[in-house]
Amino acid sequence: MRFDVVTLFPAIFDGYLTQSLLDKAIVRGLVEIQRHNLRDWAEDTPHRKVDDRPFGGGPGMLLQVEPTVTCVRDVDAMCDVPARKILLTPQGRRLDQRLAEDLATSDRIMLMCGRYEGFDQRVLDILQPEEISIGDFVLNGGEVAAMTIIDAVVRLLPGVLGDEQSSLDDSFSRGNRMLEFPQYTRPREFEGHTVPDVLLSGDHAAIAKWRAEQSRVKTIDRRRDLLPENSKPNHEHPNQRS
Ligand SMILES: COc1ccc(Cn2ccc3ccc(-c4cc(N)[nH]n4)cc32)cc1
Repeated sequence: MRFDVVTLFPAIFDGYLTQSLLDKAIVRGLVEIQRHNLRDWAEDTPHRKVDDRPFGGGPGMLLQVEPTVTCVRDVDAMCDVPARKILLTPQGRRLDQRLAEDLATSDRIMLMCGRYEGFDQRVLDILQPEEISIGDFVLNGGEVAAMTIIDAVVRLLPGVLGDEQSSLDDSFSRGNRMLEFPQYTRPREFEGHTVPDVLLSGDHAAIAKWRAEQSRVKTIDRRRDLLPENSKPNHEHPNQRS
């Protein structure tokens, strides 16, 4: 899979791209991530301006339609595979595991990271990107949301996680809507806190039973909405592909 990230701050991704899981996936050719600085598409002005004040007044600045549309079209044309265009915004369809799994089926994804107050509306009207939010809180730009999407998607790609780390049993993965049971590792005791005896018993049936019960209790306590009897369809955002 290839990600193309359009951003005013490509350097934000430097540390992220060298973290082990992603770095290994890149080195192994399982994923490719290309960054594109929107400012490289500014009209030829000394300050490489790509933003301007909103018509009709109001706070802040908007990213202008001309450099953005030109940039996205040029980036899209950089490789034969057309990119699934995604615009990060507080107003988009909420990212969840189901959407991450759908995104992981794409061969190429372009992540459009805005800043300031976002993009001129004509960027959305012309390019028709899918709009995705990572939650009901306000970030200062799309880059953190883009990294969140990359993180959630790359771990789902075949071969990225070893078998022992499979994402198949994750909470939320592939319809699994239960929270994770408590996990323990060495030492067996720390400051008087011990490991549940069942986990040391070697009785795999009893361990599985205990873990299932722990997941159920935790899910009822914290996320009753995840239980099958309470699940609601995740209504897609109007401009989302099905
Ligand atoms: C209309 O209200 C606002 C519009 C933009 C902004 C700042 N901003 C600029 C680009 C950008 C991209 C994504 C996000 C974002 C995504 C999520 N889930 N939270 N925040 C925020 C973004 C603040 C508020």
